[in-house]
Amino acid sequence: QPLAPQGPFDAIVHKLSDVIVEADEIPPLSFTLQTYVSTHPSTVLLDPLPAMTRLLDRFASYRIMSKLHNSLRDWRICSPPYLEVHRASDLPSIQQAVMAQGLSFPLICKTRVAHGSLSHEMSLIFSAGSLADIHPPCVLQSFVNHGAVLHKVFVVGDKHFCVERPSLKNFPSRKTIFFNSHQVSKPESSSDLTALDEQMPCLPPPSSQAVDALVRELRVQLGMALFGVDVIINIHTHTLTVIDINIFPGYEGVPQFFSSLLNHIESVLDKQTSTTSSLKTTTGGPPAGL
Ligand SMILES: Nc1ncnc2c1ncn2[C@@H]1O[C@H](COP(=O)(O)OP(=O)(O)OP(=O)(O)O)[C@@H](O)[C@H]1O
Ligand SMILES: O=P(O)(O)O[C@H]1[C@H](O)[C@@H](O)[C@H](OP(=O)(O)O)[C@@H](OP(=O)(O)O)[C@H]1O
Ligand SMILES: [Mg+2]
Repeated sequence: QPLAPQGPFDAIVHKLSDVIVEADEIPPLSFTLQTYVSTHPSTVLLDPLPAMTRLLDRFASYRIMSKLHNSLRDWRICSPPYLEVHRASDLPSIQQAVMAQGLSFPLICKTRVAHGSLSHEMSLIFSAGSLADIHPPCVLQSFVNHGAVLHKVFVVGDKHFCVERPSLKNFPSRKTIFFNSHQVSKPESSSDLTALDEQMPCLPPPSSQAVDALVRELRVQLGMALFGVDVIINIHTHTLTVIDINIFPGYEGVPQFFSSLLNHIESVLDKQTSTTSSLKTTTGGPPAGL
């Protein structure tokens, strides 16, 4: 349905990531929405499409992650080293690129496309010979041993919430493991890939000040306020390690989600109203249309 007759809208909250990735309608829904917002500048789109679209590409989001250790130096926050593999090429060149980048095995291979049903198929690669198992375009990211605990940080406006989830355990070297990430890190996930068989030392959760700093930095870097960050703690160094960023995630396990979303929408609309009224005072009103 065309949007204009359904309006006017003060704000539109969307989860268009899957629709964009799997778009088959013409014109794409994202185009229809962007056109509506361009012709109705007082409507706020949460989150803005260009910022959100950037995160559909792991090449782009992992570049942002890799700069965090610089901007957040005081907090000892980092992300694992990784390699972008743009296209299929012969095994020796991929092996050489892995070595040149200083990556250590095991490596997690993730699709370049970060969202949508096909983006969660991953593999854990244990040796240079097994690099033949990858399907570019993809990223190869060093596996960090973290005691099989994932900390999902869910951001809603100026609030954020941390939820613990199961996560991949450490494996001795073996043949490539192919898995779907939703098998391992959903609240209900129960998998051999996450069940710890030896007694692991219990790691402290990430420091709340470090997580505050991380979220503050990412809000600015991403230009978004509805996103998730997946964090693990390196069992050897205790470094807070960012492994993934997600667009408008499920917020499962965050009971305050809807009230926080409402507060965020209200605060965005209040800002919008005060910007419009200060524009009217300084310019004597909006410019006349043709
Ligand atoms: N570098 C890493 N080191 C150790 N474990 C990792 C690493 N990267 C990913 N994992 C494990 O693999 C799982 C899936 O990774 P990732 O979050 O990138 O996938 P995803 O498909 O984007 O999942 P989601 O939709 O929940 O974000 C993580 O929850 C974690 O258990
Ligand atoms: O299916 P895609 O478009 O890739 O998006 C997923 C995100 O990547 C995940 O982060 C969400 O899971 P979490 O809410 O567990 O982070 C996941 O949440 P959901 O399973 O609750 O919908 C999705 O939002
Ligand atoms: Mg993700």
